[in-house]
Amino acid sequence: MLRIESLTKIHPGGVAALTDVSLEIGRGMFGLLGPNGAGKSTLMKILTGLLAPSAGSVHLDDVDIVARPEFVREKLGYLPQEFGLYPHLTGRQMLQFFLDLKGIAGAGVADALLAEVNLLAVADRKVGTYSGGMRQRLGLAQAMAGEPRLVVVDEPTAGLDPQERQRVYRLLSELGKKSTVLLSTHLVEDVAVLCPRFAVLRQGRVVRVTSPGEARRALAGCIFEGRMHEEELENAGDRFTVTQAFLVEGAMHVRLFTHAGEAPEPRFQSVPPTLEDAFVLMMNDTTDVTRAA
Ligand SMILES: Nc1ncnc2c1ncn2[C@@H]1O[C@H](COP(=O)(O)OP(=O)(O)OP(=O)(O)O)[C@@H](O)[C@H]1O
Repeated sequence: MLRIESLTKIHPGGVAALTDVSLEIGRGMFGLLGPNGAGKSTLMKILTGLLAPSAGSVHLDDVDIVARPEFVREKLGYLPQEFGLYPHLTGRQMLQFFLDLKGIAGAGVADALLAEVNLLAVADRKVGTYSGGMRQRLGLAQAMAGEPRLVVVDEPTAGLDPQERQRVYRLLSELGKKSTVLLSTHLVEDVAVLCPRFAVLRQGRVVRVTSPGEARRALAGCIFEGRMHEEELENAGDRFTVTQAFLVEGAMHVRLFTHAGEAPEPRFQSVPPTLEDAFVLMMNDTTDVTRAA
């Protein structure tokens, strides 16, 4: 169990990146969803011992990991947002370098990991020639090394094409069967695909801890979709909240949430809520900030 209690981080200069964050995370995949600047990377850096909190505590299996960062380092796999590689090393040499840093010995370890992330065939190619997805999979290979108890992955699918994103999803979901995996992302899709539970962070605070199913069910009957002119949208006042606006054959359509659960106009149709609808509403609703888990 990973237990985060009343964690606060004030950066030099007075930016409150995290305020009173509390979370309890068991085995499996847990999502941290929030827009840029919400405080996700700050939280990840504290969990990995790279940054000290201003207040609060973090326990992994009842060990205080802020006081004993060496404990978590032994049990930790980390894929940071900016994952540096030496372009002139081959994939195998690069991975071996990470294994050496972690003190993981054994003849076949690197190749077994390369096979797991499907990079064995390109293990002798220089990593400078790898695609973004291949680099991310190499990053995951080093994060998985040594069967870590806790794996922290920061924006692992950013910039990947759909096929590579699916590959990374499959690897992460396998990893979640063995370890606690904390996945930080600003992409609702990552959470919808992978995370049975997730926390939404906004401006350094936990807005909600929920599951994709729960978040969608809470909006049942309240989401409508239809065509709308831009002037109508501008004059709508607070009758509804738009969760998405998009063009269909050049005409603007919107998805919207109505508090009363009634279509704003007969031409609007009730549609099943998506996690994207729920996320947009959580980001809009200032009252939710008080509903920290
Ligand atoms: N070293 C630092 N010094 C001062 N302020 C910082 C520092 N690191 C982060 N911040 C600020 O803290 C807040 C949270 O940043 P953080 O990087 O944790 O957010 P994030 O959710 O990970 O966003 P992103 O996805 O853009 O990295 C932001 O306002 C950011 O500008």
